[in-house]
Amino acid sequence: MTAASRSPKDFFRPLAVGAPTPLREIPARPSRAIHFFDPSNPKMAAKVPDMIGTVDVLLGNLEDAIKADNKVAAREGLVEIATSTANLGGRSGPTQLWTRINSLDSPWALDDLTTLVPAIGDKLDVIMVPKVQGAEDIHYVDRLLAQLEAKAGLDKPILVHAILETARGVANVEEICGASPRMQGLSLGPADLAADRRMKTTRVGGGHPGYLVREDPPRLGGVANLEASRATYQQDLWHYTIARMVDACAMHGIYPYYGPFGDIADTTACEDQFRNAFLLGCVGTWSLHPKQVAIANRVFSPSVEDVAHARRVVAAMGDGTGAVMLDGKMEDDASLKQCLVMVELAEQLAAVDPELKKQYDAIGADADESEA
Ligand SMILES: CC(C)(COP(=O)(O)OP(=O)(O)OC[C@H]1O[C@@H](n2cnc3c(N)ncnc32)[C@H](O)[C@@H]1OP(=O)(O)O)[C@@H](O)C(=O)NCCC(=O)NCCSC(=O)C[C@](C)(O)C(=O)O
Ligand SMILES: [Mg+2]
Repeated sequence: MTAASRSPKDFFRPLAVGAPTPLREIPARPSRAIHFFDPSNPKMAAKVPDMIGTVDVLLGNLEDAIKADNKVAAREGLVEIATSTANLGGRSGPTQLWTRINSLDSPWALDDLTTLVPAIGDKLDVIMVPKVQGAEDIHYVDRLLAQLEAKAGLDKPILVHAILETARGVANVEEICGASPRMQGLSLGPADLAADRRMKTTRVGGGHPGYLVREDPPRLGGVANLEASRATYQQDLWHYTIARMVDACAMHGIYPYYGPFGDIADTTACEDQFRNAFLLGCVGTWSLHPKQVAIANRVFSPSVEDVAHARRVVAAMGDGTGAVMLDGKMEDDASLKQCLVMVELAEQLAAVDPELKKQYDAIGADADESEA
């Protein structure tokens, strides 16, 4: 089942009379860090207003990590924060507002949607749906959101983001991405996914020292010396899943994200894991603690060096066809496209991040000076 489960002519029709028309393209809004907070936790909630403008997305979490007794308080807390905080969400402003609702089989998901859409549907940019198994989960949310949007008189559709955290979800990743024009992106849910797959890691994201490859033994006179010490290289447990997500998202014009890194204290390994995801094609990640925001913002913004190089290639390639030599390397139509990915991302980020804009603009000034 894919987008073709609705005929192409019907795919972009609203699913309820009076619901807003679905978007044809999902806007590429900066979302380097999706920062999770518990709206029922007064200390965390108090930090939200000061984070606006410093983080691309604030996400009021209603699902796992919120105690069962606090589910209603979290939902109500999110409504309160969204209505009382200026410049948060609503398709404009520096910081988007997302939520993660409870899973569709839980006692809370229906009330999450029927409460949030009428109350703050105009502020909510994206609803993250956990434990998505297949297109049927997205179809359910899609129709219900259309009905609620129509009833609330909303003029813009709320987008949907799925977390891949079951083996079935991973197996169905393409149909999930193509299940609705609301689909904005995917995140990895490494903890639930590890449990569902019966993987043997108990960490929330990140690597594992046991998952490695070992160098071949040295050979003496053709005989392997199995006593010699040999280097080992830790491998990335999540490479396969992230790579599948990146392809499925790119194919459907939506955006892949890493997910949570639970070892808050290990900022170095966190940065490495985020960077792997960035290099593979992800546009952002989650932040669980304020100190992970800066890591995500740094990693998911192209470096000044990369942007400078990309701009030089674009300039050297003229009309974009043919091949040229730059610093001893061949550049052509295809490497130009890689560079345009970098340049376009830099422009999008510079539009929301004044500090980054200064750094990227300084490259232009340097290049002008060296040409003068
Ligand atoms: C890890 C915890 C318990 C450490 O919380 P702490 O209070 O012990 O940490 P701290 O270092 O002492 O905190 C310093 C200050 O920052 C505040 N603070 C701390 N965190 C935040 C935050 N996120 N946003 C805003 N403020 C925050 C905290 O309240 C404190 O405020 P204070 O200075 O006034 O005392 C805490 O950071 C936390 O609860 N973070 C969010 C956890 C979360 O959302 N988990 C769910 C997502 S991961 C997941 O679900 C898996 C997945 C995808 O489903 C799957 O793989 O299957
Ligand atoms: Mg989970």
